[in-house]
Amino acid sequence: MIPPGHPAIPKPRIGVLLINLGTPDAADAPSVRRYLAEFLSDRRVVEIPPIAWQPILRGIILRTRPKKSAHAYQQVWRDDGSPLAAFTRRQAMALAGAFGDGVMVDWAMRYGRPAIAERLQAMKDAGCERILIAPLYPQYCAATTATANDKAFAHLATMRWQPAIRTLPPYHDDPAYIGALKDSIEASLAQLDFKPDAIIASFHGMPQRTLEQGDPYHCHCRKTARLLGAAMGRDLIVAFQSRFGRAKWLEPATDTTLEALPAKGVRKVAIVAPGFSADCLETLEELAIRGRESFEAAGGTHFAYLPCLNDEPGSIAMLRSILARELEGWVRVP
Ligand SMILES: C=CC1=C(C)c2cc3[nH]c(cc4nc(cc5[nH]c(cc1n2)c(C)c5CCC(=O)O)C(CCC(=O)O)=C4C)c(C)c3C=C
Ligand SMILES: [Fe+2]
Ligand SMILES: [Fe+2]
Repeated sequence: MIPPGHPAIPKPRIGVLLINLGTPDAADAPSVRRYLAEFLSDRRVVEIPPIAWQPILRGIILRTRPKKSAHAYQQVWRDDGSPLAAFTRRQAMALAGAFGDGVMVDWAMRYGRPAIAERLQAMKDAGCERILIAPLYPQYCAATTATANDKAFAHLATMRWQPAIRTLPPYHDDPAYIGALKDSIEASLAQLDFKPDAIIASFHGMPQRTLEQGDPYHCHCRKTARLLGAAMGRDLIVAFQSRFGRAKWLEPATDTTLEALPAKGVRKVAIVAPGFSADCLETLEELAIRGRESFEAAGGTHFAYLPCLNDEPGSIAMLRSILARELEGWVRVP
């Protein structure tokens, strides 16, 4: 009840929930173990029946990988925490107020914290009757987009009175996204003290089988690279990184591509990761640190990792435009 004489405080009626993958709470082995246990138990990510997979996960992977991964996280950890969480938080903060007073913007992670259920509930409790769930993956993938939406709907399933829901579609070919990438890459290239012989667009890999089963992820990645290359007026080399497990993954692999280029006369490269809306372990450690080491060990002379869109102004303007389109009819975005 608002006490008499006090002006009514307008409640936000619409929520926008930015979602990214998730990250450990700290760069130590126990935190990484907790995070990997949740992530790698998701059946959208590892599509092996639990009866066969859980013994491998608990008996081998969670005994060995956390220590190695924690060491990798330590190399990229920031004063404000994990890069992925820090940039996602900054994106949400930069978008607060972007859609008018009646729209609250928050962020959550599919694995770890802040949890999707907790932030969705906070929106509902704040009076949001309509919520846009926005997994920040430009390229649709069941292992990323779908599982984020699944998790949100699992929490909605516990509510008697649900808010109305929309979900952000993939934006891999959206002119605003391609334009933001082009501007960001060209600004980064202008800062370099060398001219790259080639630019590599490295996307997170997926098992090859998922392409054969109809996941559009591979096609979305190729289309992004084609449109980005056309916008920039030069061809990009497409590669897939972060291979996990024994199955065949999408090819070519980023690491083997980097190792093979110097022998083909390509000694100066720039590498960019257009599928990641924020820098994270996979870009800052796997590409910028280990990628550079393997390229230079193979005879490369010049290497530059170009940052993701993160919370730079062009990125926020792009996110604002794609999110505003999904809010159409709910709110008039100024
Ligand atoms: C951008 C899209 C992503 C897809 C597709 C994806 C699929 C996928 N990933 C793994 C295994 C791991 N990924 C890890 C980290 C990680 N993955 C993504 C994004 C995608 N993954 C991001 C943004 C991150 C970084 C998280 C961070 O904290 O910075 C890891 C953990 C790190 C490690 O131990 O190496 C694993 C494991 C699989 C199996 C998969 C699809 C089947
Ligand atoms: Fe991953
Ligand atoms: Fe990795």
